[in-house]
Amino acid sequence: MSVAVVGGAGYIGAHVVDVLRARGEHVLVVDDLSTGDADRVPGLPLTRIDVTDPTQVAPLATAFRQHEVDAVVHLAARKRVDESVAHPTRYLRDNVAGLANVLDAATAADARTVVLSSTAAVYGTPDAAGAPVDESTPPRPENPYGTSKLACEWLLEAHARAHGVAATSLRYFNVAGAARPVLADRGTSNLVPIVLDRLRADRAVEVFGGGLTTRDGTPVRDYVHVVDVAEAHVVALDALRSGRDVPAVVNLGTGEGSTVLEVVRAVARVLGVEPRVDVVARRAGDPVSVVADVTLAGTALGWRARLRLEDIAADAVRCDAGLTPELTDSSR
Ligand SMILES: NC(=O)c1ccc[n+]([C@@H]2O[C@H](COP(=O)([O-])OP(=O)(O)OC[C@H]3O[C@@H](n4cnc5c(N)ncnc54)[C@H](O)[C@@H]3O)[C@@H](O)[C@H]2O)c1
Ligand SMILES: O=c1ccn([C@@H]2O[C@H](COP(=O)(O)OP(=O)(O)O[C@H]3O[C@H](CO)[C@@H](O)[C@H](O)[C@H]3O)[C@@H](O)[C@H]2O)c(=O)[nH]1
Repeated sequence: MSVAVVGGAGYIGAHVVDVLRARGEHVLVVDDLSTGDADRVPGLPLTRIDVTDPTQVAPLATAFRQHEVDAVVHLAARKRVDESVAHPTRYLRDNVAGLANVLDAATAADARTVVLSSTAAVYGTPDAAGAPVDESTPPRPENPYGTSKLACEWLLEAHARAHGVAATSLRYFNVAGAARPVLADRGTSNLVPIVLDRLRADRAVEVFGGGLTTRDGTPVRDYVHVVDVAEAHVVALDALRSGRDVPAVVNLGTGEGSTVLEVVRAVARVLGVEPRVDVVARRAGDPVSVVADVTLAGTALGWRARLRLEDIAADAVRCDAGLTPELTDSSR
């Protein structure tokens, strides 16, 4: 048996691969390396396929069969909120088609367990300002990225019912931090790497939106450590493979919200520099505040995040400096 990690050369996927490998699982990485990096998964079988291409379903099914894949973790997707606002068709088409093709290949290869990367972006801004959202909150995405992931969740639920597949969608909140330098988020879009980049270069961080109805006027998110998120996948796979009932959607967050200014200050503290910010216009498609209610992850999976914003900031800074964090290692 082995696990196919689709998008496994990406930031979160490579952390999932890392945790799976650490406990002796066989892993097949599937990735087109569009935003991923093969250096994150050295020595592992890597099938380089664009999963949005329907002609690649048969080769993907062949790879699944060759590696005796019984479970698939699907992370490959476009994930930029601002880009999705500018290019909605690209997001809806690619994110949904990518999942559909992977599910067809999994069916052809008789892989009957699926875990999907979903997102807090399916919620939009909840009505009760600042209150944590649980999975019963009606989804109301504010951008096409969130809409595409909601469509993916619904596709997976329908597929699971139709084919008797064990499946769940994990709604990650804002994932940050790293376990090792090579695995770090090198993207240019997410807040924590941007803050690191700006403060190290002695430049101000642009804060998208001031004067909002939050405690310091800047947007609130639930920042969750990537190592905690990766471990949740293993817990979910175990539960699904052993036939336990797993909810169709589960939030992965810490239950605590942080403003953009608090993130900037946390990173500045670790770097030992003064936080510098420029408050600019709100970004299109950005919810004001989203924080996870994490009760279900605890009751259904026995999972909870152990690390907090301070750990995320410390680990991001250490990995950026080429050092392996001790905190995440010792907390395992
Ligand atoms: N980073 C976050 O805070 C966050 C939060 C919620 C959900 N997510 C979701 O988690 C998943 C992983 O995000 P990430 O931050 O690791 O991003 P990432 O860009 O680092 O990883 C995505 C990986 O998928 C690969 N990929 C993309 N399109 C592909 C395609 N068509 N065919 C094959 N491979 C393809 C990329 O090369 C990359 O390796 C995404 O689905 C994203 O929507 C991320
Ligand atoms: O230079 C920057 C970058 C971001 N932000 C703000 O920081 C917060 C976090 O932004 P970002 O890191 O881009 O994350 P989100 O837009 O919240 O989206 C992320 O988090 C979602 C889950 O909540 C994932 O699904 C997405 O893939 C991922 O990009 C938001 O309020 C942004 O407005 C700034 O103020 N300045």
